Amino acid sequence: SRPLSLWRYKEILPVTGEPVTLQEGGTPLYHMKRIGEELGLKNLYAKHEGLNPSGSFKDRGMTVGVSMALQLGMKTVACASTGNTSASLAQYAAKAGIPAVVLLPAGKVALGKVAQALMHGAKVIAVRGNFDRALEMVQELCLTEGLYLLNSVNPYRLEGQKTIGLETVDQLGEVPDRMVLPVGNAGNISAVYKGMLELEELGFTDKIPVMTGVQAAGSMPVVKAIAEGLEVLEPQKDPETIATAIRIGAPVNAEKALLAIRQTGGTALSVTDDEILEMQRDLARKEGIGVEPASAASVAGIKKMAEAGLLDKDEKIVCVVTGHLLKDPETVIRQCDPPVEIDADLKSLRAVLR
Ligand SMILES: Cc1ncc(COP(=O)(O)O)c(/C=C/C(=O)C(=O)O)c1O
Repeated sequence: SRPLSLWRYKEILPVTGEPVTLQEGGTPLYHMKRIGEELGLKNLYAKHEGLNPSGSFKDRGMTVGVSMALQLGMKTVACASTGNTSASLAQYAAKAGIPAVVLLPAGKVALGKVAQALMHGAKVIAVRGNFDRALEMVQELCLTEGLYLLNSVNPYRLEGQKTIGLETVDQLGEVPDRMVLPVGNAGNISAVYKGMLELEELGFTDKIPVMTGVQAAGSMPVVKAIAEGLEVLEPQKDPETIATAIRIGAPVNAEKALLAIRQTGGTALSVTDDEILEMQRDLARKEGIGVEPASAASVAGIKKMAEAGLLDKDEKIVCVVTGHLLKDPETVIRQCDPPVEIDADLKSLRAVLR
């Protein structure tokens, strides 16, 4: 049988030729024993998408998106990004041997992500505005200059990312009762839902997980739309959160995400920056799971739901943790006590360990 990877599912992916691949997917599904016990949840899991080639789930979308760019004869790929999309696009464009142009909100992108986009050779442009403005600009650029847009408004991105759910079912041996994702541009929650729908339509499964989205309290247009029963989402003008990956006020996939949540009896809730940072620490120190702040939002959301008595103790819950800890080292250094510095002798060393 085929190894666990994104291309295990190639028959339901649109790429016909040889894919541009960095052996993405096949990420671990960890049982969160300690955090689960603290919350009274026996079956709490984390799907660690930070263990993809560029350190985030975006690689699943980019392997398909960049493969399709070549298949369609595109010459240059482009995106706006809060960081991980640009890092992944740069890496896959390098593998494909085509140029990439990425637009970032100036001063609001985590260090590791900028380093990746630069080192992998993308043309990195910092825009004096937020992600939403950068996305407007790059869409205009692609229309007028014929560049291939690879934000998650591009359906091929969602095709790759839908494999997160497929892999999870293969790993868990059944469909989870609930899947929880951090929500920014809302592509990932929409993609995972699509994958689950296809599994059911193909007759492999007979249920769809309850889709649950988590946003930062300072950047929660989807939470607001669900709470207010809106058909069309109202963009949030100035989203703000330390979880810069999900600092997005006008998610392009909002309608798809609202459908995924409503069709499955799901929900969308918000967590504060403090709750995000506390969970980032808990994941690292209680489970050995190292993620960036935005990724911790999904588990912080489950903590909030468990404490509100909204979850059954036997529910099989999978939280998608989306990006590696190393992506945002500056936030970690700011949160942690610094290393203890000593003179280079055993007396000093013993003194600090007493
Ligand atoms: C770590 C991390 N966790 C969650 C999300 C939210 O996923 P979507 O709801 O599908 O957007 C992102 C998104 C990042 C970008 O949108 C970008 O990189 O431009 C992320 O990097």
